[in-house]
Amino acid sequence: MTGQTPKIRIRGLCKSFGPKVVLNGVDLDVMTGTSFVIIGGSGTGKSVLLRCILGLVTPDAGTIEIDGVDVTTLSPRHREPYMEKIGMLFQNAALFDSLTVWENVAFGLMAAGRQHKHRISRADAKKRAGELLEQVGMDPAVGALSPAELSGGMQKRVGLARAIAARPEILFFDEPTTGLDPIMGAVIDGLIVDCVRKLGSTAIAITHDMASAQRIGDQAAMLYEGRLIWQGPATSLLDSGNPIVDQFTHGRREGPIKVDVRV
Ligand SMILES: Nc1ncnc2c1ncn2[C@@H]1O[C@H](COP(=O)(O)OP(=O)(O)OP(=O)(O)O)[C@@H](O)[C@H]1O
Repeated sequence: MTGQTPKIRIRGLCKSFGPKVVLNGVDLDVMTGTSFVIIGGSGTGKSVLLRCILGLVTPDAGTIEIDGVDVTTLSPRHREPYMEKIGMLFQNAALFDSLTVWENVAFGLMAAGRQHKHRISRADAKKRAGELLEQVGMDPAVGALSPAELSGGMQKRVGLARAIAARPEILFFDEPTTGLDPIMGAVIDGLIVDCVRKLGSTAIAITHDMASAQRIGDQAAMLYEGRLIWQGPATSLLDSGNPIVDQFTHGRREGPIKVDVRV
């Protein structure tokens, strides 16, 4: 034990939608500078967990501490500085089609500038967006294009550039390799690891992709029936010794996880 305060500490997190219990007592410590991967079947609540931390979903019970402060008890105004610590790469990159690529990358920088009254000029925002595009391996000239003109892999890079634009202390990745071919998936994972290391950020990634989980993660956990039923080094995902994790990570049809295949 180091006695260090976790960057993110969750205790007893519960969330139901009507009769459907999604999170049922999630406990999680993510230490500063750690990349934590959460795996779990479709619909098990991985996104709901991230959305609870982001304040987009209100938990029914439990605490979510960021830097030792329970953000669930804060008013939206007092919560805002904690949320500004977080950058997020969404599953489908979630770019605004009405904006150019560079405007997408600089969107948060310009919005934060307006909010805090230290405006960044359009010229400076464009220059910074160009630097960020270069950081994710893209030609800054791509900044003039519309997101619709880019491939899925390029859109992920732009989403990553946007996520890191404000140099966030915390980064969330929602299924970063979904929809990409294995080589492009590996490229995006490499960029993610590079960005997280350079920023010294604390990261949480949710994924179904075991190769990606092992590339991105230091630590890993599996969400099952509302709880994190296993935690360990990401390198142990394929030989965890836990029958539920083993069935999931090896994609076995038979095992303790009962899959309802009826439609
Ligand atoms: N706003 C909501 N209202 C009602 N039900 C919701 C809401 N948000 C999520 N759910 C339900 O919560 C459950 C968990 O959803 P969630 O999106 O977190 O799953 P997931 O583990 O991220 O799945 P996937 O891997 O398929 O993306 C699902 O059954 C979903 O329908």
